[in-house]
Amino acid sequence: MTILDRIIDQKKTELPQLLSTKPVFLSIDKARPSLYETLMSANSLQVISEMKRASPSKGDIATEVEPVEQALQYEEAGAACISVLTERAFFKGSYADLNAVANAVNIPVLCKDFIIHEVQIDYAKAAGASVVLLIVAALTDVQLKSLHAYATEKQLEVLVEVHDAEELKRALAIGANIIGVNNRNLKTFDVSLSATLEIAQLLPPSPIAFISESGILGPEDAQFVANAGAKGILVGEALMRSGNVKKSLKALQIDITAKVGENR
Ligand SMILES: O=C(O)c1ccccc1NCC(=O)[C@H](O)[C@H](O)COP(=O)(O)O
Repeated sequence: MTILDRIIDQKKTELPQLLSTKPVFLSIDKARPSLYETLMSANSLQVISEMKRASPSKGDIATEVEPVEQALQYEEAGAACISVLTERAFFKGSYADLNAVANAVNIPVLCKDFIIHEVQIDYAKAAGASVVLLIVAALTDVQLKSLHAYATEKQLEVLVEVHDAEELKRALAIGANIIGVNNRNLKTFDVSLSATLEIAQLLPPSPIAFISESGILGPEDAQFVANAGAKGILVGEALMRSGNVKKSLKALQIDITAKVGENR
């Protein structure tokens, strides 16, 4: 059994509880910018900065970090979006973290979880997310299509995550407009930025906001994926462990104007 299988099994055990309780959060209603528009109009590599306490591959990363303080630093440093891990059993996150961050910042907020059911989208929306993640590897085609449609109906943007060419085909088939390639293989934990290169070469010439996720540790990695065509990056661990969050984040916002007009 892979780690992704284990996480999905855990999610299934949590569904009855979510389905039996109405999501109640004190959410401040905000008109946030569109992540898609931000990515498509940017002259610099856009950073989706993640609140990530722990992970299956690394164990505890930064359990003491206060989510709102971290998110405010991300926003002040010019992050395009804040990703908040809400998965509890493996990442030590929560919807409460998401809700607190969403109330504190004005930029897009991504609910980073392993979504397999509409009720999780209801919780994400109620807690204040403006973007949700759908992981192709965790879903059948039928689930992917219906969850994408459900989130879109709820006025949420959707980041559709792929890892290989086959998954990219499935993401394109449902009309995904924000596609992220996860450089981490969620079945083996292997991380390679060449996944971004491989997927970038397969993107059709349509206006897709293409981002690179995981394993981006500093400006050299950011430059590598920008050269491959990424408009944005999703960064967790490197920012969570940084002694100077703002400086580390700003160093990733590299100029991409030379690439504007290519398949980006
Ligand atoms: O991070 C993990 O160990 C992990 C394991 C299994 C499934 C998902 C996992 N991570 C989720 C993510 O996609 C990352 O948190 C995100 O892309 C940021 O990655 P990083 O910058 O490498 O922390």
